[in-house]
Amino acid sequence: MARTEYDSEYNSGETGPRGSDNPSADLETCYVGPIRVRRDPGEASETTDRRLLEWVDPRDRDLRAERTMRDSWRVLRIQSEFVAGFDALSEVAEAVTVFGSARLVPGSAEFDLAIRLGRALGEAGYAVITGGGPGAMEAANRGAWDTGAQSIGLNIELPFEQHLNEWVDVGMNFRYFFVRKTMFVKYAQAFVCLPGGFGTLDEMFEALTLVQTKKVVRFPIVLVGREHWAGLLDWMREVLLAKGMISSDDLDLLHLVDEPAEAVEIIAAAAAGRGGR
Ligand SMILES: C/C(=C\CNc1ncnc2c1ncn2[C@@H]1O[C@H](COP(=O)(O)O)[C@@H](O)[C@H]1O)CO
Repeated sequence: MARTEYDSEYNSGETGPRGSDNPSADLETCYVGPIRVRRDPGEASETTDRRLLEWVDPRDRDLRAERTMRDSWRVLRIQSEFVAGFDALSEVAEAVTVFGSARLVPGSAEFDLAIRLGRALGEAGYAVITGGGPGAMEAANRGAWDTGAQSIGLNIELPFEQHLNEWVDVGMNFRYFFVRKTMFVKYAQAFVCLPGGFGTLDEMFEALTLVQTKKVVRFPIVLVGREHWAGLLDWMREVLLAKGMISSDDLDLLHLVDEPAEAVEIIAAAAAGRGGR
């Protein structure tokens, strides 16, 4: 049975669930939205997003009735997550959202690149927003933290152990993917993508389509790490552009650089072009 922080308030002073002196001994920590949960490793891998998106057979009248009731309540929970996010971030001034692999290892060249990016953005006066997790997120938050810039982590409930990295000074744990994604966009003036996998690609393409469809003002999307990204851009040119599925203007929405300083230069120039800083 998972134990939440609320449980431990009631159980204070007792030994751990399995009689251990250290109640956390064999438990892992994760977040269910804002609630910290300690549970047995491998237990309960169902997230709020998964429950929301679960298919229910509408021919089963009982299940359908239950889903309708649950979904109605869910709307209030989603609403409250938007409210909490807007409240937490309402004082963020100029900020850049950084995406990148959760799996970068401290000490690797790409982890160092992410630290340098966080520093360069912080030194230029930008708050840095990340997914608040490990790897590139931790590194970029750490770089920003080093400079005294605001270091923001927007974490997400996942089916395994999950916590905000220690370099975040404003942090939030979201239940809903799409609410968190709104925050990544709403509070940033630019996106920077470090090398990454599916999660990073998803975030990069979402940013790209929002700019392409003019859902957000044309702000720069900078891909850092030519070696990582060049193949994807070649494919876009050789396949998507050649087939007429994108236009050459669309390709101009992406900037490819190697150095954090180049990313900052592009972001600052775009802001100057919009009449801001
Ligand atoms: C897989 C691992 C940790 C997962 N923890 C994450 N915490 C917060 N945000 C995450 C996490 N994993 C992915 N993201 C988001 O996607 C992007 C990275 O995805 P990728 O597939 O690793 O490229 C990142 O920008 C986050 O917003 C390690 O144990």
